[in-house]
Amino acid sequence: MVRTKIIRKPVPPQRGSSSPTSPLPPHPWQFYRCRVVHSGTGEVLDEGLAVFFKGPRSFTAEDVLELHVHSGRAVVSSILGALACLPYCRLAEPGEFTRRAFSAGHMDLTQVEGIHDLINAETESQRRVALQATAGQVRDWLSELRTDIIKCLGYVEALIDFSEEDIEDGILDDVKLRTDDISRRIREQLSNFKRGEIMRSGLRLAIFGPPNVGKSSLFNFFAQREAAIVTNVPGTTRDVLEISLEIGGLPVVLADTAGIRETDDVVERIGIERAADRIDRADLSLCVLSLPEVIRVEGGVVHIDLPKELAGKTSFKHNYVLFNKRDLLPAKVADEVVAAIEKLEVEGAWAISLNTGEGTKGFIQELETILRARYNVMSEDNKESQVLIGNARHSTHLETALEFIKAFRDTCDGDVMLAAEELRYAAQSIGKITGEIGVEDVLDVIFRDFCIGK
Ligand SMILES: Nc1nc2c(ncn2[C@@H]2O[C@H](COP(=O)(O)OP(=O)(O)OP(=O)(O)O)[C@@H](O)[C@H]2O)c(=O)[nH]1
Ligand SMILES: [K+]
Ligand SMILES: [Mg+2]
Repeated sequence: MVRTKIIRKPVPPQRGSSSPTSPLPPHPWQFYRCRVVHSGTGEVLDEGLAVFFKGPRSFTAEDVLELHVHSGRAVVSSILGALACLPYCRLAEPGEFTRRAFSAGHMDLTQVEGIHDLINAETESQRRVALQATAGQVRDWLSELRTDIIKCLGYVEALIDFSEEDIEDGILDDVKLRTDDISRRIREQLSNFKRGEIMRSGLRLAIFGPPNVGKSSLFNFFAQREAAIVTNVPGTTRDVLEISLEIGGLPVVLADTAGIRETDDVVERIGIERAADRIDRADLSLCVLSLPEVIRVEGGVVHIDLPKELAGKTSFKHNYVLFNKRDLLPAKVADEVVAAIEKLEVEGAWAISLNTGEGTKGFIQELETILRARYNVMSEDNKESQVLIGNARHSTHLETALEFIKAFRDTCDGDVMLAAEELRYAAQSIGKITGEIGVEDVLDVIFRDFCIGK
């Protein structure tokens, strides 16, 4: 079955004509079995059901007639053709029903976006987050947040308007506490959003390091197949290679990159630029180093030299460091090397050998534990219970609001008047999410990729 909703523009009153004799509108909110007849030729096009929604208790707040007809292409096109013959009847634009509902004040922007996200939801968690938005939970959360900011603004304005002696002590301290709480609530949602994004699209983990240290060997170890070419020639990997896998229940997009060094080889240089770009865009980076190249024994003590940067190409922005080729170490320094690694100020560092497999099991187990803790991987039951924000536009405005509140906190002990402005901007940023402010700028963008009939 296919539902066809009819948008009827208001018909201008015709002088002298009596009220129409048409049986419509029938009782609202009741299904009627009906025959769909071409108004010009009288031809029966289909049999179906009709239901009349009387405004304002309809989705768009206008009178709406819904026809439920058979979904065959010929049936639908003949009915649409017949409808097109009626004066003031036309096909709805993509998202037009939702847009009308929005204009009538039946929903705010977050609900509109919720409908869009619901239609496009591909995973269970996307569906859940979108459904909360359509139900107005995001709107309610934001409106409470905005009210709280405006309340703070009210107190600050009172400080400005009245002389010190008329105002109770500690008002500003109270406002500071309140704004801290507001910031905390926003940060919590932003981090939930980030976690949600990672659950949706995968954590981007980039392997990088100097040439020939075993990056591609590590990539293949994760992939459990010969996904990347491994040779003893430095500069083997050029393009960025990617595989999707799970680490500790977390979807991960793992990238292998070209070894970073100064080079005259044009192709290799392009590969290195790509590597640097990929490392910049990664959520986390894992630097691979070759143990024999980074250890230095001085007076019988083992030192490990971590590079500051790699060939001036990329800062050594590592989250984790994997010291490979442990098998090449003389047995007598192995224990001291492990001790030296433990002393490094790095979130995670391991000494392994991809050739012999030594240390790899512990490495994987610890990496899983670290990632699970970092991204707060929870059980299925409560995974999404706290997540409200599933939309990048919302998170952008929330980040802006957070910055304004921070600016308020940084300045409120000085010029209160200027600080108050920051709170006003923060409230406006929240208002932009729900569409109370600056709505015209975003409407076309939001409705652009809505489907027809919604
Ligand atoms: N002895 C030893 N050799 C290893 C180990 N891991 C990798 N290799 C060898 O090191 C060489 C380089 O390995 P790759 O995986 O190609 O290194 P890469 O870092 O991807 O190199 P590029 O792509 O050229 O930057 C190969 O000959 C590997 O077999 C290890 O743990 N021990
Ligand atoms: K190599
Ligand atoms: Mg490689």
